[in-house]
Amino acid sequence: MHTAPRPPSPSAPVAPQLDAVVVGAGFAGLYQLHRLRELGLRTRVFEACDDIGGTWYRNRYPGARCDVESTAYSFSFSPELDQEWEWSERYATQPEILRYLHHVADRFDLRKDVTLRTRVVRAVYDEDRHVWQIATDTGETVTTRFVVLATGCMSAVKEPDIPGVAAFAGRSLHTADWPHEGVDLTGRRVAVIGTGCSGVQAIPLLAEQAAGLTVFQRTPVYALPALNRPLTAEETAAFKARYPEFRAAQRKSRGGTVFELPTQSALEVDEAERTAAFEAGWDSGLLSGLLRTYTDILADRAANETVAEFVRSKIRSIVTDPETAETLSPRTFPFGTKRPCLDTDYYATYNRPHVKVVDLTKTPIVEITPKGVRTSDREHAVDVIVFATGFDAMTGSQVAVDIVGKGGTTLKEKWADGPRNHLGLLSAGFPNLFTVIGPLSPSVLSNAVVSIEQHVEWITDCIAHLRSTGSTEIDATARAEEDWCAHVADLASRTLYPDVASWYTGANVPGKPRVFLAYTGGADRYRAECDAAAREGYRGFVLSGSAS
Ligand SMILES: Cc1cc2nc3c(=O)[nH]c(=O)nc-3n(C[C@H](O)[C@H](O)[C@H](O)COP(=O)(O)OP(=O)(O)OC[C@H]3O[C@@H](n4cnc5c(N)ncnc54)[C@H](O)[C@@H]3O)c2cc1C
Repeated sequence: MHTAPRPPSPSAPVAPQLDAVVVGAGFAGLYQLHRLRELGLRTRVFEACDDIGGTWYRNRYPGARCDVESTAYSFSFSPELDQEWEWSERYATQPEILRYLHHVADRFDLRKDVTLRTRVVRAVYDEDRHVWQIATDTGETVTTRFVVLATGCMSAVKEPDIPGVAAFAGRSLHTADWPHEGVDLTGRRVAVIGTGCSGVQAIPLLAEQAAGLTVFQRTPVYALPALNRPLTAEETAAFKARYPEFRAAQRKSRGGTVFELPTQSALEVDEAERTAAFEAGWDSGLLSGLLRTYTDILADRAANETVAEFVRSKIRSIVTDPETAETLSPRTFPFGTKRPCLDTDYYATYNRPHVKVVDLTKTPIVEITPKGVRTSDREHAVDVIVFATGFDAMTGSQVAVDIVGKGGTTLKEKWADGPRNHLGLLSAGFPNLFTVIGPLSPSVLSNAVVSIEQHVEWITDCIAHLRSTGSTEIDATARAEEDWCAHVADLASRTLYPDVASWYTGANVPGKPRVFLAYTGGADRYRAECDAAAREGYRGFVLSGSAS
């Protein structure tokens, strides 16, 4: 049990024990620590896990790797780091990305300020002193001026909500909590529940080991081939030579990856031209390969259907059994409105005789039994169940902390009908509490590392500004927050995203409000909006207090 923090007595000193607390030690928390230390702030990072790395510490399932190219899915803040680190594959595996984060932590001497195995459970704002009181699950309490929630957009694991889960007599595994020692599935009958990006990455490798693999699919995905491969020494050298210009272009880009924006509608060109463009996108091995073909893929249903049907035709060409191909073909939602996946042999895996897919729209899961999975028509006996059931994305890790702002309002209460904040950075009534790649920012629609750097740098500049002006508090105004939420909703309403039940809209978590959670205007435009607010004296925010 932790000790709940109590408000300080009136005679308590004004100065907090720390200048900043950062919650989480993934990409975001590590970079935030580095930048705040450069400012000279007394900063501590609390990390719930046994080690640093966040996503890349926990998601150790077979096949786990990034689906943004390694050279782009990495920090840009240090040109020396870019030159010294060597990626071995186009899409790095989880162990390699974790090694990279360890290298970063060592190179910038970050570990000494990270407290591991310590979860922040409560944060209470002292309105008089402009200080947050932080309580951890180890019983520690600290006071700090600033808090940065670097808790991750995909770190609150969604446990399976299927009746009977605890009754299963075999082994249950979750892709986001894969055992560090690995799991030998040789000769085992394995069930996979969930076909999002983790499932799609894991299924081909699980099939290589398992004696039988049964995939329980509620919604099929659109998956594109990764065309992953080792990077040659020549390629790496050539890339490194142009890293500075690539990094500059990345920062100006729409989604943290660099490509030419399309100029035409998919409906403006004839079928032959369209198919050629889609073939090139498919053969690019890039997550955005098809999205980037035409301007209206995510905005117009008819335009979207052209690419959706193209992917279905690819599935039919790979999967030999027509019924299986149809089961794997998405028909109920437009291409790209749920996160597309990048795969290695995903569809081809279903051609293997010991792999089968169960269509849960026809025979839903009724319960987990001691022997396996019971669907409405039969029981599927298995030895191991792999849950690839995803995350309570974007808001889950933040509302899991009991955060009490001005007037005793909790963040959870305030966000009961959906997240509310200004510029995705600060929620009104919760001063000095910044969020990195949280809701209402580009977050999961962008290369996360680029968006993390943008947030961290904005937050660092903001704190530097507060200190230089002697201010001790920054809060979003209610008006600016209202306008921002309306702006984000308006942008989303011009796309096909909001109508689809996905984790982007919170639909995967029972009881979660249905709100489109990300900013769809592009990371470039978003960055410009954040920069403009700062330049104009932190427009939309109120700065107050006096450090003296
Ligand atoms: C399998 C997988 C693959 C992905 N691939 C990509 C990709 O290719 N490209 C991309 O852009 N994004 C990808 N993502 C998204 C990924 O989460 C981000 O790219 C990035 O790693 C986020 O870093 P972060 O530091 O913000 O959060 P995380 O890496 O999630 O780190 C957050 C940390 O905060 C800790 N934490 C949370 N709450 C508390 C608390 N209360 N107290 C203490 N500690 C706490 C967690 O334990 C965790 O270690 C992927 C996600 C997954 C799950």
